[in-house]
Amino acid sequence: MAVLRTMKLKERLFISLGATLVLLTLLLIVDVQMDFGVANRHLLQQQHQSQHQKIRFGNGNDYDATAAGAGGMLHEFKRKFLQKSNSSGSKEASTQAAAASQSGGVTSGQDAAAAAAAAAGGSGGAAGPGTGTMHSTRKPTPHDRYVDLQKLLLTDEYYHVIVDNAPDVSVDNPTLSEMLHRTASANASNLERFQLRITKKELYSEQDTLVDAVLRDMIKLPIQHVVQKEGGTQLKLIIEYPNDIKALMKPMRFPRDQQTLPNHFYFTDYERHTAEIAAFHLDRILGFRRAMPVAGRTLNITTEIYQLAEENLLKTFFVSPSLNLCFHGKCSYYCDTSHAICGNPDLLEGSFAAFLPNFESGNRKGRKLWRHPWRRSYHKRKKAQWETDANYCALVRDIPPYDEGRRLYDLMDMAVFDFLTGNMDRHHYETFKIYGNETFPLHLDHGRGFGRPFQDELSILAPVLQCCVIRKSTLIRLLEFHNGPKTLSQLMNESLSNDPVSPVLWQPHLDALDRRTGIILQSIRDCIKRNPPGEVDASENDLSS
Ligand SMILES: Nc1ncnc2c1ncn2[C@@H]1O[C@H](COP(=O)(O)OP(=O)(O)OP(=O)(O)O)[C@@H](O)[C@H]1O
Ligand SMILES: [Mn+2]
Repeated sequence: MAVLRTMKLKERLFISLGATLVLLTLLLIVDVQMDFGVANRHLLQQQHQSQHQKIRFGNGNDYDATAAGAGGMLHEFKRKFLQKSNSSGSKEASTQAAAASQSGGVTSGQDAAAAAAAAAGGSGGAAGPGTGTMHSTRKPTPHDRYVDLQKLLLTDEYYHVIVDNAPDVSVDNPTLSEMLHRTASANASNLERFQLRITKKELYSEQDTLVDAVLRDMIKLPIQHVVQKEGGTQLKLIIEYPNDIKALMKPMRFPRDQQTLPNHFYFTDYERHTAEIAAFHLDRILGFRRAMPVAGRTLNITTEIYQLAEENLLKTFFVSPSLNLCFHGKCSYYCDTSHAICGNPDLLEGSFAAFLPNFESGNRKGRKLWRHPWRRSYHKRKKAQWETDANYCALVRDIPPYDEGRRLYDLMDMAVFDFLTGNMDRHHYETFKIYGNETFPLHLDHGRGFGRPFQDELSILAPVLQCCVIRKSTLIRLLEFHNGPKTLSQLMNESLSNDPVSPVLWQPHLDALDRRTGIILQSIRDCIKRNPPGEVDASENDLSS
């Protein structure tokens, strides 16, 4: 009995020991789990906070588009580019800063858009697919007609911001024909006539009838020969028609609703043929008339390219696994088998830009290539000077040809134009040499526009935000688009509907045009507030705002 009792005691001891051990283990597990839980929650909280901060930064951001004291668009812009932390520090720090500014920049751009849109009529801001953090808490305000800006147009009180510098096409505006002492022969093509009618101040006049003829020719005329255009990063073809008519073709690569890949920089983005078409129409609607006519056309890849291709291009043709005819040409970036252009099954869409004139005239032949002062770094980590130097505009204003005449205002027009299309790829621009400096910059190369319809890239407006100047005539246009009777998207839609490859733009891109018009107007209002008459340009010194 005693043994049994001891046995039982032993058993009891074992059992209680075992139980304690199990309990301890359980406690440990629970403890560890609790620890993780807390850490997780901590992480979550952090995430939540940063998200919240983003929302606050955006919606609140102490940025009230209607409040006079707010820094406004320039403030948004400075947050992104001109903060000291962005331009100094170790490589790691700068990489982090770049990453932060990238992700923050997206938010800031969108939120600035939302703020401006809210101020401009509360049409929902820049919210769109993939913009989950975009929830404006602001009540929609009635449509802001920018009456303050309209009133300013009637006075010259703010002539230092709203500059009366519309090119007067009625004086000192010789045509190329006059400059070169060349007249169109009786059998000259529409394109040659168009080229000879180009003037010092614009590519074609407001009433010009040749634009439609030039477009029609590029769409309808039979193609005789296809050559690849040398140079550049992406494939372009020179299309030759009868009578020495030529067009620069950019082939379709993607469907209309394909957006710029999120991890692509502006300089690794592919070109979109529709962007070239839309940009021409936009340039015309804006009244700039600095872009050559561009039309869409669908070709038969076999009979209209392959059979007419020059030898070098011909070598790059192949039949894909799905039996489509493809080619990739030769260029420095996207000309290989994995970036080939294929018929679908044998049709291929493209943009066709009327060829620029190539007349010779002694030593002043051709075009002059200018480095754009607000050019980006074209490097994934480096920043350009304008992104870190708050006084950058003052610098530019002192340098010819920006120190006098029209050129600085032309750059402002270009910034407005590029901001509307979302084109960040403005490294150089060209002018006709024969006209010297008092001539317009050509609006060329818009293939990288219309890539991100749900983001408004405020940095494209940097010239306007930093210099705080805009042409009066451009501001009048923007106000007309904003207040109607027809919005910019309606005008674009109407204009683009005549193109053979219509619908040219995906609807979100059209919506973006109206939203961005509001943002530009808001930026000008901010400039007005920062630059009262009689004071030196305060925009350069108010980093504290
Ligand atoms: N309509 C045109 N007619 C004749 N030449 C043109 C025309 N448009 C552009 N070019 C010339 O072709 C060059 C390349 O065109 P574009 O910039 O559109 O192509 P790209 O592939 O984007 O080139 P890059 O990679 O160098 O930017 C331009 O710099 C310009 O000199
Ligand atoms: Mn380009």
